[in-house]
Amino acid sequence: EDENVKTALLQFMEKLSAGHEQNDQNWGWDINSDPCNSTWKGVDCLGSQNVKRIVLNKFNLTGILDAASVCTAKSLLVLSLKENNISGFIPDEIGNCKRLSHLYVGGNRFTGDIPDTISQLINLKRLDISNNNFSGALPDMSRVSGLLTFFAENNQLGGAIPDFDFSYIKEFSVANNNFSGPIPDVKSKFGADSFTGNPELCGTLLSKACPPSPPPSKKGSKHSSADRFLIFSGYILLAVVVLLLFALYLFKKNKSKGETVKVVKKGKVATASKEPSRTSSESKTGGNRSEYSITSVEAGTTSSSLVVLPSPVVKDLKFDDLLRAPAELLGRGKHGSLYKVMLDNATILALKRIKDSGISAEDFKSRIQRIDQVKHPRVLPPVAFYCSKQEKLLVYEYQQNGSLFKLLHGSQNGQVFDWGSRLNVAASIAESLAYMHEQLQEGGIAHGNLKSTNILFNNKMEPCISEYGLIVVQGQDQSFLSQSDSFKTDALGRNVAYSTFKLDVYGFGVVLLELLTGKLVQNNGFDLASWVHSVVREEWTAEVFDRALILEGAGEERMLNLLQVALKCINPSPNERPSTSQISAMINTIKEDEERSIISDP
Ligand SMILES: Nc1ncnc2c1ncn2[C@@H]1O[C@H](COP(=O)(O)OP(=O)(O)OP(=O)(O)O)[C@@H](O)[C@H]1O
Repeated sequence: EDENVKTALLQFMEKLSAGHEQNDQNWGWDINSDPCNSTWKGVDCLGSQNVKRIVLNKFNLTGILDAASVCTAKSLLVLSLKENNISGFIPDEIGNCKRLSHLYVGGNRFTGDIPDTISQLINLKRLDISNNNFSGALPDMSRVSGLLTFFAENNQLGGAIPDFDFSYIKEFSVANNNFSGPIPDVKSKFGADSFTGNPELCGTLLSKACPPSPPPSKKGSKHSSADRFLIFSGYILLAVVVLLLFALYLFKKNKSKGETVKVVKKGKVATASKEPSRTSSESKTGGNRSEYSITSVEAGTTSSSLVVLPSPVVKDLKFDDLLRAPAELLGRGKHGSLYKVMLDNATILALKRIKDSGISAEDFKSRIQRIDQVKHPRVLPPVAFYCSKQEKLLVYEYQQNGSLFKLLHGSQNGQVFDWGSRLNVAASIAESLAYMHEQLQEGGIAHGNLKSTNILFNNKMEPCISEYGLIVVQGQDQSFLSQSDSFKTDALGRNVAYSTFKLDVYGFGVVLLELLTGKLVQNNGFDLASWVHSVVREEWTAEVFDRALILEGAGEERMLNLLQVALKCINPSPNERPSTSQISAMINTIKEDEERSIISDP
C-alpha cells in the first residue's frame, strides 16, 4: 500500500516537472527513500507515517497536474503548487483527495473548467485558483461550509457567482473575470475590490443596479380590478373555512384527550408540611445516599392537583405519595432541582422541580399534555405532572443507566464508548429530535434545554431525550444571537431568530462536539465551540478529536464529516443553522458511509 503511494507520488512529480528529471532535478523524490524521512523536498508527514503536506511553490514546474496520482496519498491535507508554470486543466480526480484542507494552484497557466469534484472536498479551508487561465462556470461551493479563503481573481471564469456558505469565509475574491449577474449576499464582509473587473456583474456593492427580475405571473396584468377583487375575496373565504374546520378539529381532539387524562384531586397534605426544608443540607451531603422527603410550597393548600398521564409505570400516584416518599437530590441545575424518589412499591421516579418555567399554570398544563400526545420511543414521556402558580413538578421514570454526560465524562469503570456507538447516539437523537420538532412545530414547542445531561439511556441502553419542552425560552438568550439576526423577521413579521428550535439545534451541535472531542462543556457550550473553531481554523482539524477515538482507529473521514455537521449546528446565526430533519439526514449519510467502510476495509 505504502509502495503504491510512493510510486504514485513519483509519477505525479514526473508529470509536474516534465523534462527536469534529466537535469537531476527530482528534488530528492527517490524510489529508494521514504517520503516521510524528509529527503523528499516539499513533502511533510507531520510526524506521522503518511504524507500530509506537499508544498512545491516556485519550483519552476512546467508540466501538468496528475491529480489521480497525487490523490493516491489519501491522507493529504495540503497541496500547494503556487507560482510555477503548470499548464493543462485540473483533473476530476482531485475529488479523490477527500481530506484536502488547503489547495493552492494560484499563479500558474492552468486552463479549462474548475471540476465539479472540487465542491465535494468538504474539508477545504483554503482554495486559491487565482492568476491562471481558468474559464467556464464555478461549481456550487455551498457544501464546503468551512471555507475560509477563496481566491479566484484574474482568470476568465464566467456565469453567475455560485452559492457559497459565507459563514466563515474571511478572504474572497473573484475580481477580473467574466462573471455576470447579481453579487451574492456576502453579509457586508467584503468590499467592491472582491468583485471588480467583471463588467457584467451588478449589485449595490458595485454601485450598479441589477435589472429587475421578470415578473413571475404570466398573465396577471390581464385581470381587471373587479376580477382581482373577486379572486381575492374567494381566497379569504377559503381561508376562513379552513380555519373554522381546523378549530373544530382541535376542539374535538382536546375533548377526547381530556377524557384519557386521569386527574387525581389532592387532599390536604399535612405530613409533608411538617418536614423541614432540607435543601441546604442536601447540597452539603452531595452524592451521599441520604434520603429526605420533598417539601413543597404547596403542602397544606387544597386547590392543586397532580395529573397522572396514562403510562404503565405508575397507576394511582398521589401527590402525597410523592411528597412522603424518600427522595434524594440528584442535582440542582439552572432550571431547577432533580430528585430521585422511591415509592413504596419499589418504583423509582425522577422528579423535576422547575424553578421558573416562565409560563402560567394553564399554559404549562396544555403544553405538557400536548407533548405527551406526541409519542416517540426515544423521547422519555412524563408519567405525571403537577402545576400551580407557585410550583411546577414533572415526574419521569428513573433511568438507571444514566446520562450521555455521565457516559462521556463520568468514571468510566471500563466502559468503552466507541466511535460506532457515538455515531449511533448522534443519529438516534437527531432522528427523535427531528420528529418532535416536526410534530410540535405548530405549537412552537421545542426542547429548550438540550444537552448531554438530558440524554438518558433506557434499560436497553438506547439513548432517549428527556425533559422535552419543560423550559420555555423567553426574553431570549441574546448571547446565542448575532447582532444582525436579532432584527430579522419572517413573512408574518415574527422574529425568526428567536426560534427555540434553532436553540435546540445549537444544543445538539454542542452534544455532537462532546461526542467528538470527549471534552466537557462549560458556559452553554461556548467555550467548547470556540475552542473547536480555533483549532479548525488552523488546519489541524484532527487535533480536536477525542484521543480514545484516534487510538481506536476510528474513520477520520466520518469524524470530519460529523464535525462539519456540528459546526453547521453551532453557526452563530440561528437562521443559518440547518433544521433537525436536515441534520438527521446528514448524520444518516455518515452512518451509511461508516457501515460501507466497515464492509469494505477489514
Ligand atoms: N429520569 C432520570 N433518570 C435518571 N437520571 C436523571 C433523570 N433525569 C435527570 N437525570 C440526571 O440527574 C441529574 C440532574 O438533573 P437535572 O435535570 O437537574 O440537571 P441538568 O439537566 O444539568 O440541569 P437543568 O435541567 O436544570 O439545566 C443529571 O445528571 C441528569 O442526567
